[in-house]
Amino acid sequence: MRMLLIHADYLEYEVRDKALKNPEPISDEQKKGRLDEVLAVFISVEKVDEANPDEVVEKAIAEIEDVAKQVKAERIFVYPFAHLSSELAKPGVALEILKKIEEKLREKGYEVKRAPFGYYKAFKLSCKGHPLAELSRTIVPEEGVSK
Ligand SMILES: Nc1ncnc2c1ncn2[C@@H]1O[C@H](CO)[C@@H](NC(=O)[C@@H](N)CO)[C@H]1O
Repeated sequence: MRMLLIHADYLEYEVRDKALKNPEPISDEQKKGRLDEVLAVFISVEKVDEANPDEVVEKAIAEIEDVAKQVKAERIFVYPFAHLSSELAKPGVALEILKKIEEKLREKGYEVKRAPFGYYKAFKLSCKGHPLAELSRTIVPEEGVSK
């Protein structure tokens, strides 16, 4: 899994077209979204993650929470983003992993939104620009580490 974490004044998106034949079904309300004072987490789920999705979810939560505490962010935007890797996981696996990340962050008390999966989306992002405002993380399950 590849993550780009941006501490932002706001992130807002608007769904445009389908990017998959069968994108995630969404309500009219989910066609637009915005969070202010947010840690935006752009995530590419990778093929190697398919070996142990639960482990990857746990590691992703730990990394995201570590950054959220450092930048004192209480809101997190989980954003499916297929552009951080050339070894993408299958959409079905990727969506399940992203949903679990969203659920577990909410269980930890964060205000969480997740952008819709399988769509082209317009978005606006206002990066805060401080030294910890732009970070990246790479996560692999143990089985995925080359021997
Ligand atoms: N392995 C994966 N990890 C994360 N997201 C993934 C994915 N496989 C499919 N998607 C979703 O389907 C859209 C088309 O690839 C993706 N759309 C996007 O990445 C938008 N920024 C438009 O390009 C994304 O919603």
